Amino acid sequence: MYELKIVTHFAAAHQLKMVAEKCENLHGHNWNIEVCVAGEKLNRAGVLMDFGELKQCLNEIMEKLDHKFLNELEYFNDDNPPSSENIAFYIATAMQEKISDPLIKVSRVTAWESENACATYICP
Ligand SMILES: Nc1nc2c(c(=O)[nH]1)N=C([C@H](O)[C@H](O)COP(=O)(O)OP(=O)(O)OP(=O)(O)O)CN2
Ligand SMILES: [Zn+2]
Repeated sequence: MYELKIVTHFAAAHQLKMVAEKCENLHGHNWNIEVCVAGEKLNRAGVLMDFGELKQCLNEIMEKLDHKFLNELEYFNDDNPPSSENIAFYIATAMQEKISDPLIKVSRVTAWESENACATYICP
């Protein structure tokens, strides 16, 4: 099995209820994002998938999140708030939809909301 990882970042604002009280206040983070994809078979170029193609998919998703107030995006709501966990899940799902090769699966997405705290969604 091969696994590739690409990293990127975005800046956005959010509010979270029912976590720490301070998180209810509007505030922002510079999220660092790691996306891993996995597969068994290399193509004729000797790669699982071109990093450039992967980065293009991730950049398109970042455009939807970067410099946004995440609570106002259609995807997030009170039952699905923009926590790092839900952000990681959103990116994992959106990435998988963009990858056309059915043999390449998103394996995990990690969303670092600060240098000492992250949430990872591990795809089943
Ligand atoms: N499991 C999660 N817990 C928390 C999340 C989250 O997404 N998943 N998010 C937050 C808030 O976003 C909050 O802004 C960050 O809180 P916290 O890390 O406690 O605060 P600081 O960034 O100020 O970090 P310090 O290490 O305390 O300086 C909270 N929890
Ligand atoms: Zn926060």
